[in-house]
Amino acid sequence: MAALLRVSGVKKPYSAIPKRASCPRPVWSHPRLIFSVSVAPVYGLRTSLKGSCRAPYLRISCEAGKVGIRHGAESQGSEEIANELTHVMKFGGSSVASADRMREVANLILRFREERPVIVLSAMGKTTNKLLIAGEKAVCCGVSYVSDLEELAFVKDLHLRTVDELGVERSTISKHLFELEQLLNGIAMMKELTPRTKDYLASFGECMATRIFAAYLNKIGVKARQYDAFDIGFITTDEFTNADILEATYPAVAKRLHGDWINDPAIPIVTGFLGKGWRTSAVTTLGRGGSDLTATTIGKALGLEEIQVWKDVDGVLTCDPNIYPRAEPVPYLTFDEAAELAYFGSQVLHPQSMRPAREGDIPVRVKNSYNPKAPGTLITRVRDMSQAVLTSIVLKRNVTMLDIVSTRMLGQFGFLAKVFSIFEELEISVDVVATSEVSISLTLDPSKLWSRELIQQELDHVVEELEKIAVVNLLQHRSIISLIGNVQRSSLILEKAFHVLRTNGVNVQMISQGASKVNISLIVNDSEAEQCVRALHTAFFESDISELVSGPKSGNGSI
Ligand SMILES: Nc1ncnc2c1ncn2[C@@H]1O[C@H](COP(=O)(O)OP(=O)(O)O)[C@@H](O)[C@H]1O
Ligand SMILES: N[C@@H](CC(=O)OP(=O)(O)O)C(=O)O
Repeated sequence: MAALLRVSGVKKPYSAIPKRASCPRPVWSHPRLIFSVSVAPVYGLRTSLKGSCRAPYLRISCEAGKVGIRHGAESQGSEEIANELTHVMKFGGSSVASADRMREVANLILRFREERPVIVLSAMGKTTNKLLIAGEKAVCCGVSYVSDLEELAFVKDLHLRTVDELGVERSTISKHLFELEQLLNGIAMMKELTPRTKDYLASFGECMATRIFAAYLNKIGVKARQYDAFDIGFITTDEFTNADILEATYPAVAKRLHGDWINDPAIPIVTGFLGKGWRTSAVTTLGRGGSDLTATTIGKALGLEEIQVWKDVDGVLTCDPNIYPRAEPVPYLTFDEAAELAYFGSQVLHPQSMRPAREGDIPVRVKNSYNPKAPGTLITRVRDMSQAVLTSIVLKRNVTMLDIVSTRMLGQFGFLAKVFSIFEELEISVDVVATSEVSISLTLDPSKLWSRELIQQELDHVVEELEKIAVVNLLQHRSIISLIGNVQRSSLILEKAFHVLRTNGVNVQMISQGASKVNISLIVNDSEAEQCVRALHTAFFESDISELVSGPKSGNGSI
């Protein structure tokens, strides 16, 4: 009999748990939702409730543990629970940009030792950018000039200086530095840099950072083990430079990390950003900023208690601090708000990173590695929105807008379908849409693959196709200002936003309120956008809007 008990969502009474049951095979489903009472040797599950705590999925273990303890298995069961991995901590490039920063991060990890974290690291500082620029330059510089490339020198110098300063053997990374130069020589020889090669090239950053860091932890007596994500089950699509994580990743990663941890506990240090294409078996990358996605994927795979994403800012802020330095941390967000914010261009989180966290219902905490005391931002499935108005303002620049007015199909059905089928055929993704019976206004993602600009030729082609059924007006250099917040208060948000924009003499060219109920998008000219964001920020976050909100004082709410 397969004995499964859903322990999250609807809590079943303890009596509902079968006292003895057998399970024909290891249980794999959503790690936190299913609790196996019985044998699954491959994951190290025990045969009965007594001590049935060694599942790779910690949240189950905790729930199971409560049961186990009540069953009288205190000593063994509870101890095993206490020894599981419970957190994932991701440190971005800014957090590990130098030897000093690596020391700081090591200290931080030691403070979280009780949580037995899995660590995900990005490449040091700006290494990824430097590697990609070196690749571009190698295409045309000729083999004999590769060793003179300043970006290669920068990467070599940064990593060698870091190992020296940390007192780690140079041999930790010497093979990688040698292969990196070989690869650039190959690019120079072929005069070609394919997306596949780009991903392989970029992977050197994460591979070296994790090796250095793991070696340093071991040197200071903290047992750590380095992992390349592409070797431990991160299976992705073969869409180089923007690969997507495939389902098979979750059980594979859980099995490997958990198995190693159980056999020989050592803090896992995993490369962010990287995967392995399922058809090609080549190294892939998850799109820029993809280490956030690595972290949330591990969180879901292991059913961890918390995913921490450590950055160089005090959490998700009310707007991009580069646009407006007075931006403030947002204490609470929902997964939906965070996903919308990331998708609409906020650099702080990878656009896909909320998906695994939401699916696993695992809280994500965004923290500042330069200021660990700051509370950061807690992202959860739901939060109290009763007092929330606006959460954050996001700007996406350099957007192309299309105004499409039906000609022949005036008043006929199928117009929208026809328009969108053209975009589908041309594989162009659309961001914001506003429609009437005979016209559509929409914006096109400026970097539909994050890495690639929509080139003019492509745009001409879209217009040419659309002109077969409509009059098309192509408007470039536009920006999307996304107002992320409580769209239950959309009238208040719009009233205030339009007042601000009118006062600043700005004409909104398109407006869209998504069904997701967390986002209102306004399209304005690029040249006016930053000024708008600053003015909106002042109006919503630096002045008292409580008199406009019914009930007690407005704010970001709580969870
Ligand atoms: N709304 C926002 N909240 C916080 N940071 C933002 C926001 N919009 C843009 N940023 C930028 O994102 C940066 C953090 O993201 P990122 O550089 O990817 O961090 P890391 O490399 O540490 O993972 C911040 O330094 C900040 O400049
Ligand atoms: N190093 C990769 C992946 C990444 O996530 O970086 P960061 O965490 O520093 O944004 C990049 O620069 O895109």
